[in-house]
Amino acid sequence: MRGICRAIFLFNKGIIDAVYDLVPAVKIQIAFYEVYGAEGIRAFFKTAEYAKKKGLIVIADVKRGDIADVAMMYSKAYLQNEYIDAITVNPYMGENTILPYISDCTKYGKGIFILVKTSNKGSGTIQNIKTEEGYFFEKVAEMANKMADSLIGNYGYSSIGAVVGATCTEEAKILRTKMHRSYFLVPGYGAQGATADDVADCFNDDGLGAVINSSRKIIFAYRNGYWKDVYTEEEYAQTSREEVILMRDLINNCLMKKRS
Ligand SMILES: O=c1ccn([C@@H]2O[C@H](COP(=O)(O)O)[C@@H](O)[C@H]2O)c(=O)[nH]1
Repeated sequence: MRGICRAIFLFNKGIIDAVYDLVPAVKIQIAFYEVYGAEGIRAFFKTAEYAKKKGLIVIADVKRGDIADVAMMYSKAYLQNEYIDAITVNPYMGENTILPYISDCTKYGKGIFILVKTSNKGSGTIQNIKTEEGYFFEKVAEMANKMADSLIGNYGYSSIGAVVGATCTEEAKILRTKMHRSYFLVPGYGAQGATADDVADCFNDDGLGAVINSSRKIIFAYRNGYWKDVYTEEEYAQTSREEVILMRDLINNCLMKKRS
């Protein structure tokens, strides 16, 4: 196990070294570390530490959601960790289960992203249930927005953000008009099929307000058709860098088109 986890950390380090000057943040998915037990968790926090020391914002994708007393412990584990800036939070259990995280966001200058409309194909089953006052995800957005308003920073954005899937273009438009002050964490780009055009409406008119996430498309870029013929497996990190540059340029082009 130790060997696998060491290899995972070195792989991550290679990618961080290759892209840290291009991206604002890394999102580390806890499931891929939990699966290796204690050594995996060690690799997770080592990766977070390395990314943080490289100047990146570190988002732990842990999707926590439990009663408030338990949430306090989750919050202590992640938001009180010096190398983690923000976590993802599942709001299904209600407002009071999110408050412990908000309290730590305030105390320690951290952030959370509340799952509002997720990128997966089945997300509509619950999130798009129509109520008399709109869709279920709109109700979650309303709750998140109220919380966001209580924690606005110097630049007008809140520490309470929202997860909004890149694959949910229509919902993203609605949410962007309702949640001006929240950063959107936008997964679903690349491997799940969303494109630069699809994420353009996740940004505010100032060109800010969204962090677009692409995981497999970046970290496994060396396996992709086009790059496979250009780079070797050993050059995986350089390949990731190329893919990040491509993603950045495609998104910037779409944003410029939208503004003109
Ligand atoms: O709605 C959501 C919320 C989180 N995720 C997470 O994002 C990445 C996506 O990985 P890709 O390889 O870019 O598809 C993954 O860690 C998910 O847990 C999401 O996909 N959708």
